Amino acid sequence: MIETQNIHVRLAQTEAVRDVTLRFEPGRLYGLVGPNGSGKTTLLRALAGLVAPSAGAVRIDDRALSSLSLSERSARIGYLPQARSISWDLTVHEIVQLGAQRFRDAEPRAAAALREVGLGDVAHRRVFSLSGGQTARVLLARLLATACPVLLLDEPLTALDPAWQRQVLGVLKAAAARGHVVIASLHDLGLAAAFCDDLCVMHDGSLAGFGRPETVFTPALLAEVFHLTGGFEVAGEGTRLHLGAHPLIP
Ligand SMILES: Nc1ncnc2c1ncn2[C@@H]1O[C@H](COP(=O)(O)OP(=O)(O)OP(=O)(O)O)[C@@H](O)[C@H]1O
Repeated sequence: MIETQNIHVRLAQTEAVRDVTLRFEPGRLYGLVGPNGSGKTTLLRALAGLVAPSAGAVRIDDRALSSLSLSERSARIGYLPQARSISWDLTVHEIVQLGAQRFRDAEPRAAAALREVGLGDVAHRRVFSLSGGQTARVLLARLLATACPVLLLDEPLTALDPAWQRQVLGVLKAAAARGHVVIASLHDLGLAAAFCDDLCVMHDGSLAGFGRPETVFTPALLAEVFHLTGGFEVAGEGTRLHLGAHPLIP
């Protein structure tokens, strides 16, 4: 379990996160959504301990994150940053193995993570020879290989084709089902609604909604936060989010 208690994060002149209190449980996939600049990355960085809150606290399993050593933190929290950069032209397998280096069986763990993202057959290629989407999946595999209880992902669907966007959300859902806390920032509200157990909506640094997609994505919230019309409609056995441009979009 990881939680924020009334956290504020100030970056230069901007209060990027304002008074956010949230609790994330194991076994659930959380979608972090909100317009550009609403504070998603900053909130993820605060949860990862990469930026210190100016007020409030982040706690993991009832311990203050700030009281943990770097190695204690890195064994508990895995973080996929928004920038998909790799500095060394190692093999794909070597890159993913870096995620599992705290384990004796790093090699099979890396191989399993690569299979999960469909890259088993390029394991011995140099990573600089891969496409943008394949590179994004290598970094996702490195994150999965950490086996950290808390997995934080900043826009994990960037650079992925539509089929792989769904595939990766399935992989994240499977990680949650294995008992991880999984929190991913997402821009595709339809996919977020379809795959996530709960959504956390950021708006101008504040929390605008938290809970199940059907409860959170009301027409009023979609209009106010995203400048979109829409809501849930019955589709087959379940429901589906439909969206349109708001007539009042600025
Ligand atoms: N290093 C920084 N210094 C000053 N302000 C910053 C810094 N990083 C981000 N901000 C500001 O903090 C606010 C929140 O930014 P953040 O990156 O958390 O938003 P986001 O929701 O992740 O956006 P996006 O969807 O565009 O990635 C924005 O107003 C941004 O301009």
